[in-house]
This record gives sequence, structure tokens and C-alpha cells, in this order.
Amino acid sequence: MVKQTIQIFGRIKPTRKTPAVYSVDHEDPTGASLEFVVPRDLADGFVNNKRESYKFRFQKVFDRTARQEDIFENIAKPVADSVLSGYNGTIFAYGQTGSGKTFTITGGAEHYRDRGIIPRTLSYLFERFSQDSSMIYTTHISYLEIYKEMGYDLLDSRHGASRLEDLPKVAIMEDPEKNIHLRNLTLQLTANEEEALNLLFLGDTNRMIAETPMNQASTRSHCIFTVHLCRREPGSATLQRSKLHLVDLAGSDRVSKTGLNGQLLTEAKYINLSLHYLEQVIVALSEKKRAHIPYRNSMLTSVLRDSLGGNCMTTMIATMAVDKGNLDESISTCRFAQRVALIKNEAVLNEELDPALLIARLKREVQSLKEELSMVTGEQREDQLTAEEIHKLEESVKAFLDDPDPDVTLPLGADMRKIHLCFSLLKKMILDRSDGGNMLRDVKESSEVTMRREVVQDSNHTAAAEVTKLKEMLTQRENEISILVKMLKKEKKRAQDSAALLINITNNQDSASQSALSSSTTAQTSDGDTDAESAGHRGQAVQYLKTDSHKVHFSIPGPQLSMGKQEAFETFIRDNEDRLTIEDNKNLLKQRSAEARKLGEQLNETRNTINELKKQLEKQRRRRAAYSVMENHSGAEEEVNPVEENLLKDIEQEKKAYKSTIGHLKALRTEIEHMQLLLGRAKVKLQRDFQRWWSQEVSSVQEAESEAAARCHPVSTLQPSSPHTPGFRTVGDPEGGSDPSPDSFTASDQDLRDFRDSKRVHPVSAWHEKSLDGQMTGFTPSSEWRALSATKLSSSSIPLTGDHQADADILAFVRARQNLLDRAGPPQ
Ligand SMILES: Nc1ncnc2c1ncn2[C@@H]1O[C@H](COP(=O)(O)OP(=O)(O)OP(=O)(O)O)[C@@H](O)[C@H]1O
Repeated sequence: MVKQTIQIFGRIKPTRKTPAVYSVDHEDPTGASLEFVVPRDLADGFVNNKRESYKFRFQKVFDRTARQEDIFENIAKPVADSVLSGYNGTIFAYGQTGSGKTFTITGGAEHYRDRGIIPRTLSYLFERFSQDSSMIYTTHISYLEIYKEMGYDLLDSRHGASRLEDLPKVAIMEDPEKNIHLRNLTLQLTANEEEALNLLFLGDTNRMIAETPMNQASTRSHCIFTVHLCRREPGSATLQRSKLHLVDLAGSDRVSKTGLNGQLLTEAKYINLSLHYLEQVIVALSEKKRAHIPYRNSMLTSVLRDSLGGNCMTTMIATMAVDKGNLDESISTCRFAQRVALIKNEAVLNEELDPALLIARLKREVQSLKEELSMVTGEQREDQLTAEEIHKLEESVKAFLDDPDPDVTLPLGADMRKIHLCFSLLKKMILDRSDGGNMLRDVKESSEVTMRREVVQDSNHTAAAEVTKLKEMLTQRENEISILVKMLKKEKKRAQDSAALLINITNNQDSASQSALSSSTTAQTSDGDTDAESAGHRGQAVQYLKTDSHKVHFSIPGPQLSMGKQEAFETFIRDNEDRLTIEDNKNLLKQRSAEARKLGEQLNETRNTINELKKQLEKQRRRRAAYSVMENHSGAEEEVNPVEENLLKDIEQEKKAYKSTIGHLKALRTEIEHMQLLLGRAKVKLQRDFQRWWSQEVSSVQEAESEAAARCHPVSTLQPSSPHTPGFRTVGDPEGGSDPSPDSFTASDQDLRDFRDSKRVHPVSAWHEKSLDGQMTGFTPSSEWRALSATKLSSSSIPLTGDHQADADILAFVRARQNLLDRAGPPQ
């Protein structure tokens, strides 16, 4: 058992300016100390006016320049090591919204170098597994999100979730031994780093898709990524199970600071409540005499029960933003950390016996005891011998008879059924042979002697025990062999996969980067309808297609985009800030793919060189052998041949180079895979953001149109007054299309298209016509101005006809009109 207090680390988020409000003393004898000096002018609200300086102790404080690699090496690696040794481990990040919790735990969404604790830990764990061939490791992964006291399984790939509520709900159950179980949370088996990374990205994408602007669940939900590890020696029934929780908590902001109201305030209170319960548990644990720890108050504390004051090595990372406006929150985070540091955990080695292997062992033991018993008591079994047993005995008798050794024995144990059968078999075989009589006599004598000898032998307990032991060993070896065969098959598959990847990288450099990101244009065309919201309502916003190796592909099914929407999409991505990052990553991916191809070629060359050198060496050896035969020069083999020596040296060197290239290629492969996943996720995000923006733009145009139309005509042309005029609905509304209601006034894309076709004019063009004869229709410039100003029309927000020339005219007209109206200003 290892007793240890929870380790606390501080991490300060980079800021543009250097704030003078804090200082870090790395030389503190107990670790490091972080001091905040609060300027008096800031001492409003939470910060006490009387104190100026606040000092907190941490194991280590990572200042603004700390790299993700430093965080992993110092914080996560020791915990991962203890998990590898069979102890449970937890790392959780706590801090206010935007202080860098997700960045620390999962990593940044843009660069490979920004990958956080989770991907680095996965990489480390799988590397360690591959280095330790004396153990068999099995890894499962789960990813849980807790939002408003409800758990959701983020690794669900079946439902194509577009809202958090679409994901399977996870419930907490407690068994009689008070162990917590999570019902409905899938544990995915992962054979390698790639599969594990795919699962992380699947979870993160589910998390992102389920978020709406009104429901920034990532800020107000807790996420727990868990690696479940099982390890054992081949053939051993003892196994070690350990869990590693990597936790990204909700933002710890105080409700008064959030400035929220209404629904958002209620949600913030919910989140605050669960963090409050976490604090309650921590306070209770730090008060040594408290008998009751209120774990059950919330789902988070129930799930993390073992990690807090239980069987776990736990580490907390306090993330802080140290600019002036966030000082009070940072001090509050540090205070929380100081309380956490008082909690002592008792981690024990989680060893248990594998039930399957244990049962097999017990069965063998029972069998051997039964045999022993029947020998001691003389009791015999009544049941019939099986066909297989009879066949085996026939073979043994045949082998016994055919063996020329006169001392050969026929061991049958104490089972009288077998002894009787053997006698009858012997009799039959002897009678069948041509010289029956004499032979019968001879064999009879010899077999009687043998049997007698056998019976005597079998009565000997030590001999029987020896046989049982040997049999047991045999079964155990068989088990080991089957496990090794399984491992071999796995290795073979892995090798095949690597070879396939290498071929892929070498032969198809561009396809790797292109498939990683079917860039903005392909996003519209090949993936079809990016109407994520409407597709989402049909339950198919994003589909994760799983192959055997858990590889996840993102695809958004649906028809092709309309031309107007395509244009809008192009405009949208042209101005989107993610675009640059995507382009950068795309280029980097191309570069890496080229590097991988080069390395692949290098590997081939090295292999060829090695083969060539080997051939030369072989030639040299043969020549030397021939020479020594010809010259009768017996000592020639032992002589040191400088040519051979040099060849051997060269081979060694080439082998080293080969190994290092393979290592490099492996690292490159991980980087390429990670970047492909980053790009995939960025693409999904871009499409999601576009959909939201598009829907907003469309509905604001429609609102303005109906408003303007209502002013122009008592009965608007946009009203579904005739059967040829379809009812309008909000884009993506699943109900609206099937049952057009006279009360619904907003139009879907298709409805708008149908409507335009039936009228043969675009709504904007119709509006144009209307405005041209505005005086006749009563559509005044001021009402038009208001409509335009309210909707803030941009060229990309106008639903178009699909006809290139007509669309260009419409856009030009609207732009010109907008300019004129802007210049004129609002009518008085
Ligand atoms: N150490 C860092 N280096 C560079 N960028 C960082 C760092 N920490 C955070 N950021 C950036 O700051 C922003 C907010 O960080 P992040 O999302 O990790 O905060 P958070 O604490 O998880 O917030 P929330 O509670 O809303 O989930 C992100 O854009 C992130 O990339």
C-alpha cells in the first residue's frame, strides 16, 4: 500500500502582456510557491482590501512558457508509471473558464506539438507495452461527459448525435460492496495507439457537435477519459487491473462573476453545485475525524470516489489566468488546491485472479483428486468410456504391441473400465493375427506380466501423482501455447498494418493529406449537404463509420449544395479564422507525408544494402572455405579476415541506421495520424459553424422579407395562400416539411427553391421589383432601409436562384442599394 497526499501543480496560461501581479519561487524547499500581489485598486468585491499578498505552495508551478511536453514529463508520466505498476491514477484539471484545462488535458486543436496529457499518455503507455514482452496487456477506453448531473457516453458512434441528449445516458449503480458501476458506459477495447487516438477524437467530436451556442457544454460539463488497464504474465492466473482517469472539470467560475441570467444562470448554478459538492468532499476528507464523506451528493464525486481519499494516486493541476481581471478567480483556484493537498490517499496494488484461468485450474485439480480418491477407495466409475477415450486406448494398445522394447509399459491408471477394454482389445488383435494360437499365448503371457507390473506401478501413489503433475504441466503448456499463438497472430496483424501504412505513405503521399482534409471546396461537394442542423434533426449530422481497427471517418450524407449555398460557404470559409490553421496543417501534413515517403525509400535502400553486404560476406566465406580445401589449409576458418570484418561492421552499421529510420518513421506515422484527426475535427467544426451561420442568415432574411411584404401587401406573396405556394418553416425543422401549416412563415432551402421556381423569380428579385415600383405598392424607402439595416445583408446571406448570371445581377444590385442606403443614413 502506498500512502500519499494528492499532488498539486499550478499552471499559468500565457498572456500577451507580462502581468506584475504574480511571482513564482521555484527554489522553495517544499516545491514551488506562487505569490499574488493584489493592487489596491483591484480590491473590490472578492479580494480583501486589507491583504495585498497571497502565497500558495505547489509541488511545482509551470509558468507561462511551459511546454506541453514539460507538463507530460513532470505530471502525467509518473502517474502513468504507477498505473503500469497496477495502481489506480487520476489527473484532474481545475480552474476558471478559459484558463487552459482542456488545453492541458486534451490539447490544442491546431498543432501537433500542442497535444495534451491524454494523447501523450496513450502514446507512452502503448510504447511501454511494446517494450515489455514478459506481460500481456489489455486496454479498454471509456469517455464520459457529465452535464447537469447526467452522464453521457461520448464514445457512442451509432447515433450520429447532434445534441448531447442524443448520446446514450449513463447511470450510476452501486453494488452491495459499495463499488460504483456505470451503466451504459461503453468500454472500447483498443489494441494500439491509433485506435485509442481515434476514440479520443470520436469523443471530442461528439462533444463539439453536441454543443450549441446556447449550450456551451464543454465549459459547463465535466469530462472523464479513462484508460482501463489489465496486465498479466502469460499463463498466470493472477492479473493486475488499474484505471487512469484523466479529468477535465467544468469551469470553476463563481456564479456572481459569470454575469449570466435566465436558463444559462440555472445551468451555471448546476455546475457550480457539482463543484461545490466536490469541495464538500474535499473538505470532509481533509478533516480527519469526519466519518461520513458525502460522495453520493453528485455524479462527479460518485465517479471519482476512489480518486478522492481512496485507492488512487491522484494529481491536481490548477490552471490559472493571471491577468488583472482574473486574479480573484486564480486566488480562489489556489485556495481550493491547498485544501486538496491535505487529502491522503491509500493506493493498493489491484491484483486479482482471472476467473477463467482459475476455473480451468480448479477443474484439473478436481479431476486429479477424483482419480486419487478412486485409487484409494477402490471405487470405480460406472459411466461408459467416450468414443474419444476408446480411440485413444486403441492407439495406445497398438503402440504397445508394436514397440520392440520388452520393458515397454501400458500405463492405464486405476480405471478398471480402461483395463478391461485394453484386455479385450489385446485379445481381439491377437486373434486377428495369422499365427493366432502361439502368439496369443506369448502375448497373453507378456501382457499379463505387463498388466501386473502396471497394476503394481499404478498402486504406487507417487507414480500416479507424478503422472497427474505431468498432465497438469501439459495442460498449462497448452494454455501458454494458445496464448502465445494469439499474441503471434496479433503481432502479425500489426506488422501487416504497418506494412500497409508504409506502402500507403510511400505510394500515395498526396492522398494522405487530401483525405485528411477534403478542403473547404471538397467539403461542399464530396460530402454533400453540409446542412448539419437539418441533417442532425434527421439523426445523421455526423456519422462515424467504424472499420475493424476502430478507424473513424467523418461523413455528412446528403445531396449536393445549392449554388447559392456553395457561394455562401466559400465566402464563409474565406473569412474564417480556422481556415488559415487548416491550410497550415494541410501543408504540414503534405510535408510530413513527403518525409515519410523519403524515409520509406531510405528504408528500402538500407535493406537492399544490407542484403548486398550479406551476399558479399557469403561469397567471401565460400571463397575462403574453397581456398582452405584446395590448399589443405586447416586453420583458414579461424583466421581473421579483414574484408569479412569490414563487411560485418558495415552490416552492423546499416542495421543500426535501419532501426533508427524505423523509429523515426513510427514517430512520423503517429504525427501524421494525429494531424489527420485534427484536420478531420477542424473540418467538422467548420461545417458546423457554417450551418449555424447560414441558418441565422436565412432566417433573418426571411424575417425581413415577411416584415417588408406585410408592409407592402395585406396578403404577402410569401404567405402560403395557394396550394402551389408551399408552407415555410425554419431550416431543419423536421415537422415543417411534411405538414405545411398556414401559420409557419420561415422557409427551408427546398421550400424557398420550390417557391422561387413556381414564381419564376427570386424573393430578393421580387423585392427588387416591388421596391422599384415602391410608390405604387406603398413600399417606402424608409421601410426598405429598416428591413435592410435590420438584416445586415451581405452578399453571401442572400438565397440565390442557382442561375449564375441572374445571381450576379441580384448580388450587384443589392450591394449597390446597400451602399446607397448606408450613405443616406436612417430616414428622419
Ligand atoms: N498553455 C497554453 N498555451 C497556449 N494556449 C493556451 C494555453 N492554455 C489555454 N490556451 C488557449 O486558451 C483558450 C482557452 O483554453 P481552454 O479551452 O483549454 O480553457 P478551459 O479552461 O478548458 O475552458 P472551459 O472551462 O471553457 O472549457 C484556448 O484557445 C486554448 O488554446
